[in-house]
Amino acid sequence: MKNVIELRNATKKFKEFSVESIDLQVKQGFITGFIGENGAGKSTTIKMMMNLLKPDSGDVKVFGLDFKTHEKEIKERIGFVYDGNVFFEGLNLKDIRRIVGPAYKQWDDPLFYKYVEQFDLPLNKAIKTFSKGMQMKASLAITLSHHAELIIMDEPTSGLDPNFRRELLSLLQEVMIDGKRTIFFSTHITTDLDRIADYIAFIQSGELVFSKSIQDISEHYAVVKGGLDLLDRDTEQCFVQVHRASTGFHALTDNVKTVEYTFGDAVVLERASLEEIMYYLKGKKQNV
Ligand SMILES: Nc1ncnc2c1ncn2[C@@H]1O[C@H](COP(=O)(O)OP(=O)(O)OP(=O)(O)O)[C@@H](O)[C@H]1O
Repeated sequence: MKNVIELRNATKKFKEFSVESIDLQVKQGFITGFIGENGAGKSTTIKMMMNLLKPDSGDVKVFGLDFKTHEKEIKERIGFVYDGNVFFEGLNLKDIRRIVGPAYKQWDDPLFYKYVEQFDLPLNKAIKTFSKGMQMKASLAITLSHHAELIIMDEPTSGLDPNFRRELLSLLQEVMIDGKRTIFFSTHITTDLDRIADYIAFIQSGELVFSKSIQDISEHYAVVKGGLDLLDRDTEQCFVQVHRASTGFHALTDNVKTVEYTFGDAVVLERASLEEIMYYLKGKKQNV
C-alpha cells in the first residue's frame, strides 16, 4: 500500500507549544481522519504537510517527493480545503475560475461547472455572501476541478449544521472514486469519522498517540465494565485507563483478547467509540 504523505520525526516548536517527532503515514486511496482536542496540534501538523510551516527538524514527503525540490508538482496534485474563506472575498466563482483555472495544468472546466451545479452554488454572487457551508463546498469544487489526488482539509465540518455536515460527508465518500484519491481531514467531531473514515490518526498535546485503521481500532479497543472486586495490580494491566465508581469500574482496553482471557464473563465489553477512546486516553501517553 502506497503512502501519499510521510512525516518522519516532524517537529515544530513554538514558544509555548510544540508538535514533537510526528511519524505518520497516510495511505493512498483511503480517508484518514485526524482527531485531537482543541490546541492538540492538528493545524500545525497539517501546515507542515502543506509546506505552510517548515518543520524545525524531521522530514515531510508528499507523493514521495520533497517540497524543497518538487513544490510545484506537489501543489498541483493537492487540494487544500480549510475553514475560512480562501479567496478574496469580493470575487465570485466565475472570477475565481478565471484566476485559479490557468494556474493548474489539469484544470477541468466542464467538471468545475458540473460541481458548481451539483453543489448548488451561485456563479455570480460574491463569495463573501456565501454561508460557511457554501464556502466549504466552493473550496471543494475548486479542488475537485483540478483533479487533486490528495485532498487535505482542516476542520471542514466545524460550524456546519448536522444536515450540511452529512451532505459534505457523503460528497467526500462520492469523490473517493477510483481508489487513487486520498482524503486527510482534521476534526474534533469524531462521529463524522465513525461514518466515513478508513484510518484514524490521533494527536494529543503535540504527540501522535496512534495511527490505525478503523478495523484495528474496533478489534483492539473496548470499554470494559465490571465490579471493583475484579481489580488488582495485575488485572489493571489490561487497561489503558480505569475509572472507579461506587457501583463498579469502567475502563478502556486496547487489548480485548487479554481482557476476555483474564476476566471471562465477569465483565461486560462494549464497543469503544472514538469519542470514548479520546476521553480515556486524555492525558495518557501511548505507544504509536
Ligand atoms: N504561529 C504560532 N506561534 C505560536 N504558537 C502557535 C502558532 N500556531 C499555533 N500555535 C499554538 O500551537 C498550539 C496548537 O495549535 P493548533 O492550531 O495546531 O491546534 P489544533 O489541534 O489545530 O486546534 P483546534 O482544534 O483548536 O484548531 C496552540 O496552543 C497554538 O496556540
